[in-house]
Amino acid sequence: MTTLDIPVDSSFGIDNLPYGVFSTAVTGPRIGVRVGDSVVDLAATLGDDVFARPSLNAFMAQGRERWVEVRRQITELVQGDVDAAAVFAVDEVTLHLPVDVADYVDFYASENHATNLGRLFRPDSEPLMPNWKYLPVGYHGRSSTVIVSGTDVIRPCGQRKTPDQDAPDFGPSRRLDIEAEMGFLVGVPTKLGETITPDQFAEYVFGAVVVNDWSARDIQAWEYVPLGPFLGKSFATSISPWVVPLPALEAARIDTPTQDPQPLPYLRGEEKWGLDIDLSVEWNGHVVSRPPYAQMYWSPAQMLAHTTINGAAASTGDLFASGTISGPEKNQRGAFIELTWGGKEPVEVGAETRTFLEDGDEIVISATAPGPHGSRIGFGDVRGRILPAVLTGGRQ
Ligand SMILES: O=C(O)/C=C/C(=O)CC(=O)CC(=O)O
Ligand SMILES: [Ca+2]
Ligand SMILES: [Mg+2]
Repeated sequence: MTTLDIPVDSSFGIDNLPYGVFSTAVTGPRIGVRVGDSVVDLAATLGDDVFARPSLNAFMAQGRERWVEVRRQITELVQGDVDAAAVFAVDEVTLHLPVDVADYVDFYASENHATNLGRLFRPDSEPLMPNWKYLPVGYHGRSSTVIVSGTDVIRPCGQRKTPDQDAPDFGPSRRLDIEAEMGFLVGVPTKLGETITPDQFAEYVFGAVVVNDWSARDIQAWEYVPLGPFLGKSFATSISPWVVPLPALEAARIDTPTQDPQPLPYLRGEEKWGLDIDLSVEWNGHVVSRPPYAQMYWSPAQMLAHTTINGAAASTGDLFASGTISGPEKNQRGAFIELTWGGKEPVEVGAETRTFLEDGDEIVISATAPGPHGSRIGFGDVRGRILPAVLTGGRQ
């Protein structure tokens, strides 16, 4: 038996208790909870096979009563004696994608980001489209390309057309970018035809992760009219390995900014689901931006309500992301296309300057939120490094 060492200033203290999927030299992928710098094997300590699986899906499908009960058991467990054979140092385990992602939907919920991108992509129109303040604009992404933090990202190839070219050519993206976002994971599914109200959010949603939605701006700018993003965004979306359960975010809940015009009734709720989460974006080890989630116009509860209002079923493992998080200040922008204003204003990255990503660059996005009694709730990192493009069969 052993007792867990939980540093007092850890953002993985007993108020957090995020879930992940880990393996070691001797055990295959299974579910663990992070406490301080340790990972506790839940199948071994709680004796329930639902945790001996390589994804959180079966547990997430069990619903809120069960999530609350397990959190209570873990809170008790980690403050007492724990079987030493079930405890691992976090830097000695391999972390895996924590969920089998069902559908992946990405929104566009930051007013600052949407305004900036509108100006950059459509300089001759109003930056916000007329629908933007009436509904959380989103699109369906590609779940098979959701990857866990630490997975390298191969620079995508595609059609590129600069304004001075008459026709597109094919080759590696030259405007490879990031999008700093938060993502939310659905636990409890619905049936086709059912809807979820904003105030039912916590009955369906299990927890949250940090997201980097890699984006190829040159491919995107050429392909997106009129149906929206496609290959420019479907090659890789990275998520952090720790899923922070919703109850750990209780102290972070705030009102969204004032929504004017008032949203339609199906997008209204009594509960506050704005979230006071602070992100940071590191480029090759240098912090270049600190996006504030607190500024997001649409809440995740409104995004889920909107996703299901037509009767579309929600599935266990659905991931819906907030869209790029940008605050009003330049150093709060969550995408490099905004930070460098379309590549025209390079940023300092240590001793170098950058506009878009170069091969070998590494991005680390992390996030924390206020916890109870002055503690911090950590999400950990979402990390990714760019590998050179793989050109296919001379057809480039
Ligand atoms: O306004 C556009 O045409 C493009 C918008 C985006 O690229 C944003 C997007 O994919 C959603 C987001 O992450 O905010
Ligand atoms: Ca995005
Ligand atoms: Mg993507």
